[in-house]
Amino acid sequence: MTTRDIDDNVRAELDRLRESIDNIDAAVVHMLAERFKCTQQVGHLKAEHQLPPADPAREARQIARLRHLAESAKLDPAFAEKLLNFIIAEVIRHHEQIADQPTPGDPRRPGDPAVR
Ligand SMILES: C=C(O[C@@H]1C=C(C(=O)O)C=C[C@H]1O)C(=O)O
Repeated sequence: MTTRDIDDNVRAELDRLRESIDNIDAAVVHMLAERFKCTQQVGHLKAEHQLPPADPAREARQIARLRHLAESAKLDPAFAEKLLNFIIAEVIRHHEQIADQPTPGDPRRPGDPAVR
């Protein structure tokens, strides 16, 4: 086996692994997009019913569950927790934005007939 052959083998292995990494990254993006579609609906439901954007008790349950899943999957539970917290922080930001948006009939909407 020549050095050239080894390089070709390494290149082929690297390409094969990167192909899988690209597929996984695409799946992550699609899964996150679906998750955000659901959380946007939760945000609208909360805004309609004057519920707070964040639910710390629910978050604590999710983090405990995810840490457990991460351990079983041999993924660092601290990393899993950080990732979930990062995603949840973005969701809460969206919920705050939704709650701040005036809706028809909302007295905060200037010029709305409901205000007169
Ligand atoms: C989506 C919700 O709103 C917030 C976001 C969460 C999430 O992204 O999983 C969990 C709890 C809430 O702080 C919810 O209450 O279910």
